[in-house]
Amino acid sequence: MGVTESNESQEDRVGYVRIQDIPQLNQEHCRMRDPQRVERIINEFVCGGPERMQIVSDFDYTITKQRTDDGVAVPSSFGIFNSCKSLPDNFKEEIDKLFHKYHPIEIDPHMPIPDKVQYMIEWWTQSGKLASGFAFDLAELDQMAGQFKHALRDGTHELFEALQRLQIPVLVFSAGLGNSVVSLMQQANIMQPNVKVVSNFLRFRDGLLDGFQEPMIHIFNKNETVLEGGEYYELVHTRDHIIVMGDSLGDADMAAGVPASSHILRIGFLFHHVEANMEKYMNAFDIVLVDDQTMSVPQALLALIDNRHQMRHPHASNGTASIQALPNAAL
Ligand SMILES: C[n+]1cn([C@@H]2O[C@H](COP(=O)(O)OP(=O)(O)O)[C@@H](O)[C@H]2O)c2nc(N)[nH]c(=O)c21
Ligand SMILES: [Mg+2]
Repeated sequence: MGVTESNESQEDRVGYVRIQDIPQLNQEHCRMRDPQRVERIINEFVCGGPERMQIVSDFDYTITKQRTDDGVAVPSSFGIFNSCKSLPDNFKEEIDKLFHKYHPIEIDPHMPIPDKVQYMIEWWTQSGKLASGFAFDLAELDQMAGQFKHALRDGTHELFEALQRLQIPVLVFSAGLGNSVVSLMQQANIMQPNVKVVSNFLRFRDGLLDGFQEPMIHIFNKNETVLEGGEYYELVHTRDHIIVMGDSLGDADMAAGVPASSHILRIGFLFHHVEANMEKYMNAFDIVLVDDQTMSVPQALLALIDNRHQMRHPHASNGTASIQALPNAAL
């Protein structure tokens, strides 16, 4: 019996990519709630090509490792700043007090989000006030950040190199401290012109620290809605094929604010309390990677997009018109 045209499904088409043919997605520690949905989105990405892609990634423990080979703990971007020796004596003590007051609220499973938002604004505001009124040499932050430039996930360099070559914009979102993020990424040679960091950056006034620049990025506005009207929004709002990567549950929402018709593939790196968190992560992310300290999965997806692109445009060296470097301090 011959296959009639009307019976031919998308899956029968030449070039259709199947999950079972992508080794990285068939590893034991790679979990998917709905593999068919993942397969469908991957095929959209491959057909759409690099021109329609954008990446949105968290920084702490997403670009940096959750567990290093030598067991050395990697500090968060705030942690890098807080460990600078020249900060005033009481700074660390006061910042720790704030952490102990507000962090339990951040992770309280019972408090409604709108109530939490008020507390988070208070926390970030008070941290900014503490980081005010004294001199601070950013070279010290560079020195601290540089110690962790080898703590990026395996394959990060290759992933960012491919993203740059294909001219795919990368938005690194951090509710932490942008100066640490940029410094670490610069020293690791991944701060290419297609990479934009949206985060909290230190402000200086008359040579003294003066808290953070506006707008404040806290964990509940860490999504594309804060970009509206800005330069970056203009650049990416037509790119409706999006890979979101994060290690915290809230990171799954980082693409909120993009058009509803977009195709979004969410990759979650799960490390702490695997059993207790598994169900929530499976619901929030399309792909959950358990104790995976590499970029192999996003690299594999990009390779599929790249290969198809090369087949279609054998002489093209990159995706589209080049992206101009954008300032990282302002939206
Ligand atoms: C204002 N403030 C917020 N945080 C934490 O910084 C995190 C930044 O959030 P994030 O950008 O989602 O980073 P992540 O990848 O580390 O999750 C929040 O989850 C807060 O717990 C903070 N951590 C420290 N050490 N000091 C601070 O002043 C401070
Ligand atoms: Mg994180």
